[in-house]
Amino acid sequence: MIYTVTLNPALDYFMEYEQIEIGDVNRTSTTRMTPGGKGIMESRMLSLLGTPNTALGFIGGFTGQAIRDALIEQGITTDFTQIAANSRVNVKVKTVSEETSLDSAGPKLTPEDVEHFLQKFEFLTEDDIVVFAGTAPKSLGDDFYDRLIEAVVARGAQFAIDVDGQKLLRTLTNRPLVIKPNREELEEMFDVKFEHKEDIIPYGQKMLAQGAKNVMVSMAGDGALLFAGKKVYFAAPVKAEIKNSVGAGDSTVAGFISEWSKSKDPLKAFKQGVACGTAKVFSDDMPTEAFLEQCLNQIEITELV
Ligand SMILES: Nc1ncnc2c1ncn2[C@@H]1O[C@H](COP(=O)(O)OP(=O)(O)OP(=O)(O)O)[C@@H](O)[C@H]1O
Ligand SMILES: O=P(O)(O)OC[C@@]1(O)O[C@H](CO)[C@@H](O)[C@@H]1O
Repeated sequence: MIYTVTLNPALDYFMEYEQIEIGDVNRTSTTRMTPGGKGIMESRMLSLLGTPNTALGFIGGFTGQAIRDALIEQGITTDFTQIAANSRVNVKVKTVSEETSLDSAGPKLTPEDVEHFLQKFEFLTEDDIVVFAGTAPKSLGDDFYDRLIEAVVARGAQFAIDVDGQKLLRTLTNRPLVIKPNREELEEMFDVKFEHKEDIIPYGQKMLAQGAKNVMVSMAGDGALLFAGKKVYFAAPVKAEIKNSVGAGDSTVAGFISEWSKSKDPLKAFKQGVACGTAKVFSDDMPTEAFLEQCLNQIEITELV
């Protein structure tokens, strides 16, 4: 089974404006609420691809109920840990020229919440893949992912992880199946500036050497890189009108995991990942299956090394 973990789920509230005047009253033209949080976005994409998966995480209050209801309506299997506090609402503001996220910190979790959640990890087996993504609520502390990874590794299961900074680098010795930092996250992690995609190559290779089995580096409108074995591949970006880039990275990870779980072929998995990220940014919410297929046919991959 594939499990996605969202420690801090969100009800994403999308608001569209022609433009925003800070300090003034702005009236929206369109609003939409969708279940979010990085692992949940991955579950939504995995389900769209027909890949069975279960969404784990902490969920609570009326916002948590709305997230759960929406996921059930979309046919997504969930096994959330119920908490008393409300799940957060993240506001996503889109104008004709920009997308802005106003994300909140999320609820405070109790030791009992954590204990209930950790019980889910006792039943993992070697056949399972756990996908960790997104920020953790502050009350979980800085090392919560380390604890979860320890539990996954102890049971012989595999994991993928999409978090930023030193938290990501710390996981590498535990051999994640795939990691997907974006270009800016990499710059911050290694305190460098990349001018060309080729500048990224030594850093991707370094993360492989440190233990990652596969590394994808997403570069938004400039495409993506895959580091697998001794090879480095580049997926060229597809050009079209951006509709909603929230969850593009999550969709990329989900596409990779979905295909990898079937074929164990990192290059095919990368292509599917890039197709999912691409289809996501050119759709208001999740893409249709037909559009996903169309995007898959448009992805061109070249070998850089
Ligand atoms: N403007 C764009 N044009 C074409 N493709 C895009 C664009 N933005 C994103 N993508 C596709 O989505 C993938 C992931 O995007 P990005 O690098 O922005 O990930 P991310 O920073 O993790 O995103 P997020 O945090 O919003 O989920 C890219 O590698 C690319 O395939
Ligand atoms: O605070 P996190 O967990 O890093 O990010 C949360 C979030 O911005 O990421 C998703 C898109 O990637 C959204 O659905 C959600 O609102």
